Amino acid sequence: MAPADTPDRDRLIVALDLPDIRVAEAMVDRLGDSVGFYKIGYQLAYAGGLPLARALVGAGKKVFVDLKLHDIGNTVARGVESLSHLGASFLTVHAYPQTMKAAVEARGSSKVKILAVTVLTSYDDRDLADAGYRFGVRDLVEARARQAQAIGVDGLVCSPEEAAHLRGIVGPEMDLVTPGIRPAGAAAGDQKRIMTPAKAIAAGASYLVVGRPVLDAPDPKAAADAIVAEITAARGS
Ligand SMILES: O=C(O)c1cc(=O)[nH]c(=O)n1[C@@H]1O[C@H](COP(=O)(O)O)[C@@H](O)[C@H]1O
Repeated sequence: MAPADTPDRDRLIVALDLPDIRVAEAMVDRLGDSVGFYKIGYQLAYAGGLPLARALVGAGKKVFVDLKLHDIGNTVARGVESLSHLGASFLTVHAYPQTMKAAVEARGSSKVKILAVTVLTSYDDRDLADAGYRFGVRDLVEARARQAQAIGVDGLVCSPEEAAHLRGIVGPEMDLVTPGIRPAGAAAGDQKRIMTPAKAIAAGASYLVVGRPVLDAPDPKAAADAIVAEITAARGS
């Protein structure tokens, strides 16, 4: 679970899904003190974004490195070792038992928390059937959450739709990190399992991951402030 004294501002994680470091740095400048936690995922990491992770940490921001690792155990372990030097707070792997075990062992005593991605928020039951799974979203998320907890994973990435159910299963300790966040009226895009910031927090999410509703807003700083205000209202703080 996020420490109780986590500022509401740091419960919003803005996904820097942007094409290059220059554009990402401009967005970070624009968001200023409104955002304290950033996610670097495929788009920016593959465009040279990992040094930016280190720079953001140096500037006092928290960083989530979202590379959703999944490979043979040895390769995952070596990847986690390399990434653990960035100073990031979170690192994602897909929620497969071999992968999760390798990542948890390899993180050792570094401060990075391993998050297991349960079922992507762009998937529904039909997408899982198309991919060959016999479980629907709710059952697969639950099964993976139980495996992740047994393996010692620090937190779960899930949609806010599963947050309340998972809280009841994994208890208060694990971080529940929820993408699929859409303020009222925002376009869903490719997300299929979505909720508003306030509802996600009320459902038990520890952190909200938000990309396009902030990045594409006419005023990204105002959009981030509005989400943090919703978080504050929902937490009653
Ligand atoms: O691991 C993630 O962060 C993630 C998992 C998931 O199931 N769904 C999901 O959308 N994400 C990420 O969360 C962000 C959501 O972005 P927006 O849909 O633009 O708010 C993207 O960077 C996704 O890669």
